[in-house]
Amino acid sequence: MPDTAPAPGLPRSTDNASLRAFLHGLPGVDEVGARARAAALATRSLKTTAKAHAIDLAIRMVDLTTLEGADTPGKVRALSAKARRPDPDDRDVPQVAAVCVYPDLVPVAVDALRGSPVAVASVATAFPAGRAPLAAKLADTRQAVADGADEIDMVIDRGAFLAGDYRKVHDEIVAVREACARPGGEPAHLKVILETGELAAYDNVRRASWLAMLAGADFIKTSTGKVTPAATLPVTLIMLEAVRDFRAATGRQVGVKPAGGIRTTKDALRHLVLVNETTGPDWLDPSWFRLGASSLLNDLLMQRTRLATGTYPGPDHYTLD
Ligand SMILES: O=C[C@H](O)COP(=O)(O)O
Repeated sequence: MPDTAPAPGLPRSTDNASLRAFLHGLPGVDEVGARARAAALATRSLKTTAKAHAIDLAIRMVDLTTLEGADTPGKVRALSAKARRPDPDDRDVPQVAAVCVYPDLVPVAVDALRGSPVAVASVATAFPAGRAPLAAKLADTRQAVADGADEIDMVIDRGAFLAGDYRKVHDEIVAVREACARPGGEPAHLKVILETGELAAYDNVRRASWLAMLAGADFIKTSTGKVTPAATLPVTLIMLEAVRDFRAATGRQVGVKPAGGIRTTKDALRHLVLVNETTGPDWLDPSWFRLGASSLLNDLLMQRTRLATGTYPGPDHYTLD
């Protein structure tokens, strides 16, 4: 919790009873309405200039991700090269927001991205399950930050959340946030992964969003990419409503990162339409909205080329994501 006096309606204390009373006092999610709104977006389409603008914006919002046990330094270097210059034949294609890797590969990404504005993001806190003692999670985080990570993507303890131990989840986020400190510099940005596919109900997505923001999250992120369902439009909608309402209550703006399963330009653009209609344009910027994806970028590049030239590039034109 920030030191400032809580705005009316926010929990006065972070003991479990106060957090529970607050989180369970939030309005229930209209599940049918959320699904209907998401379905309605499927019928929307952007045309020409607006579409070209949206594709470039989506590219700038991508956290280009590889989170596999088989990741190698060579793969991270190749991904970083792609992040810096997504299309070697077209200098007008913007760079992505970040490259996202496991903590042990942070030094490789830092080295490969030196001198570029592309950030290095690292998952930490015993990603993806988060099942480790807090000391291990903090050591994981501190190491990634010491190695040069600009952003930390932590997972919440879903077991504690589902058991109603909100205090534990809250305090762990606060501790990880402290571990993001960099001597003499800005702290690494903290993205808090809710793993919405394990939260069982949309009401829990809303509660977990608020809990993470109350604990100091800079971003709230849907998923690890290791659990199905991952990023869905109804879940992103609920999280966007949460950051909008949180800013109205506290004055602090928090970003949103849907991640996992976003593979097509169509999906990406539907997310951007949702942002525009839910929070408004204040969030339509890579500082406030990201798309976590391992294999979306090529489709964005292909659709970009098609829009500009009328034809798709050949299947071998882009390196594999
Ligand atoms: O954080 C990002 C996700 O792990 C990426 O998931 P994806 O491989 O389904 O795109």
